[in-house]
Amino acid sequence: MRTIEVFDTTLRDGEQSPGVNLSAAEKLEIALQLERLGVSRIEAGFAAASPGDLQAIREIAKRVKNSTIVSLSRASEKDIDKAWEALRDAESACLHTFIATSPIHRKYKLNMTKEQIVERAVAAVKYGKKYFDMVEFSCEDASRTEIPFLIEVVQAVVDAGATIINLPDTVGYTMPAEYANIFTQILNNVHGIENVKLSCHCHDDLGMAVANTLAAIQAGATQVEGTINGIGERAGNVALEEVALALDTRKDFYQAITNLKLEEIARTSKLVSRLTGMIVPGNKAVVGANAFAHESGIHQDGVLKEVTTYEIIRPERVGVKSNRLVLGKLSGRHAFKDKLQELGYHLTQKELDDAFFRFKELCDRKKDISDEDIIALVDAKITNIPETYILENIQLSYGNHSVPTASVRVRTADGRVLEEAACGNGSVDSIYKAIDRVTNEEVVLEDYKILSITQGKDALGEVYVRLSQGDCTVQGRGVSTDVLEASAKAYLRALNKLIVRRGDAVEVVM
Ligand SMILES: CC(=O)SCCNC(=O)CCNC(=O)[C@H](O)C(C)(C)COP(=O)(O)OP(=O)(O)OC[C@H]1O[C@@H](n2cnc3c(N)ncnc32)[C@H](O)[C@@H]1OP(=O)(O)O
Ligand SMILES: CC(C)C(=O)C(=O)O
Repeated sequence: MRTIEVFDTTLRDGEQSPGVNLSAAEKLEIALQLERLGVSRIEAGFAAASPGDLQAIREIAKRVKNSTIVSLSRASEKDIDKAWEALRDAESACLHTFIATSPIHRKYKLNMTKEQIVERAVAAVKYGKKYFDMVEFSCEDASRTEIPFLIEVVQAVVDAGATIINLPDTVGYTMPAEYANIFTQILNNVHGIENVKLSCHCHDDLGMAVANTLAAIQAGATQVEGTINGIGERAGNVALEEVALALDTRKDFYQAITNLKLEEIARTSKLVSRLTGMIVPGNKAVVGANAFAHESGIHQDGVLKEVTTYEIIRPERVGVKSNRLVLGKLSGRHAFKDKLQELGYHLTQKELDDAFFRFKELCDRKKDISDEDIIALVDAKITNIPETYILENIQLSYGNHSVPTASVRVRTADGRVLEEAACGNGSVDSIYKAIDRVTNEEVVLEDYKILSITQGKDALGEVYVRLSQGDCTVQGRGVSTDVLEASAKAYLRALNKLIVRRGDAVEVVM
C-alpha cells in the first residue's frame, strides 16, 4: 500500500477564491487545524503578494510544528527572498516556485522563449536551494504543455536540485487518461525522477479534478495538492477530503492511502467554511450536510436493515456523529416507526398506521418535518379523548372593512355531518361562535394562547384554550400549520372533553 503525501493549499490557492480574504489570525487557526488533520505540507500563502501575507506565513511557520510550511513564489529572486523572510523560523520549510511552460502562457503572458523559460526555472530552483533544502517546482499549465518540452523543463529543474516536481492542470482542461499519460511520460523519461516527489494539482473547471487527481495517483504521483472543501481560483481546486475518502474507501482499487486523520475532516471543513464564508453545498461529497442523510423510504428501510446497503462511508470515519434519516413525504413506515421509538413512543400497529397517515398528510403541507412536528402530531392523538365532534372543514370570509364570518362543518361520532355559520369580532371569534352553534353548546372562553412549536414560515402552530361551563373547566390543544385550524381543533377538543366530563360522550375508536 502506497502512502500519498498531502499538500494543502487552502491558504494560498484556496484564498484565491473570489471574495475570500483571510486575516493572519484566521489563517493561523486554519493552519493549526490542518496540522491536526495531518497534512504533510501547508502552503500558507504567497509571501511576495503583500506584507500581510508574509506576516501570516511567518506566524504560521512559528506555530505549526508537525507540517512543513510552504510559500509560493514566482521564478524570481525578489519573490524567493520574501519567501525566505517568511519561512526562516519554520521547523520545516519549503519553497514553492513556478513558471508557466505551455505555449499559450509563454507567448501571451510571459513573452518568453522555451530557452528563457528553462533558464529562469533553473535559476529560480538554484537560488531557492541557497535557502531551502526542500524546493518544489511547478510547471504552471503543465497539462497544456508539449510533452517533450515538459520533460526538458522537469529534467532541468531536477538536475538543479528541485525535490518536488508538480505538474498542475492549472485550468482544469485535461481528461483523466491524458493527465495520467503526462505522469507516465515524466516517470519514464526524466532521469533521477525516482529521487523526487511527483505531485499532482488539479482544478475543477470541467468537474474533473477528483478524477484527474486519482488518475495521476494511479500513474505514479506521490503527492496530492488541493484544498479543503475544494475552494480555489474559479471553479476551485480538487477537494482533498474527496481524494482522501476515495483512496480510503477504494484501497482495494488504488492500493494507496493518505496519512490524514480522517476523523478531523468534518471539523476542518466547517472551520474553513466558517472563516472563508464559502458555504458548502448540501449535496457536496463527504462534507455536505446531506452526505450521510437518507430521505426516501426504500433507502431508509435498507439503511435500518443493513447500513451498507446505501452507505459506502460511515459518517464517524470523517468525524460526523451519525447518519440521518430525514422524515418527509418520501419516507416509509420503517423509518417513521424508528423515529417514534427514538422519541420514546411505542405505539400499537393501529396507532402507528393512524399516526403515519396523519404524518403523510402533514408532509403534503410542510416541507421540513422536525422531531417537534412528530411529537405534536402523535401527542395530539395519543391522549385518546372520545371525539364527539370531529372537525371536517372551516371556511372563513375576512376583510379589513367587513365582519369576519366563519362556516364550520363537523362530523359527529354517530356519523352525522353538521354545518353552521356565524359572524364574530375577529376570525377566531367567528369560528368559535360557529362551533358553539353547530355543537349547541354554551361555554365561556377563559383563556386562549397561541405558540409556534416548530420553526420556519411553515411552522406548526399550537393553540391552547380553556373553556368553562358551570363548574366544569377543560383545556384543549390543537396543532396545525394553520393557526385558525389549530384554534378550531383546540376548541373542539376542549368541548369533547367537556362532553366526556358530563358523561354524554359516545365512545369512539381511535
Ligand atoms: C496558477 C496560480 O495560481 S499562480 C499564483 C497566482 N496568485 C497570485 O497571483 C496572487 C499573488 N499575486 C500578487 O500579489 C501579484 O500578482 C504579485 C505581487 C505577485 C505581482 O504583482 P505585479 O508585480 O504588480 O504584477 P502583475 O501581477 O500585474 O503581473 C504579473 C507579472 O509577473 C510575471 N509572471 C507571472 N508568473 C511568473 C512567474 N512564475 N515567474 C516570473 N514572472 C512571472 C508576469 O509575466 C507579469 O510580468 P510583467 O509585469 O513583466 O508583465
Ligand atoms: C502555482 C501552481 C501550482 C498553481 O496554483 C496552478 O498551476 O494552478
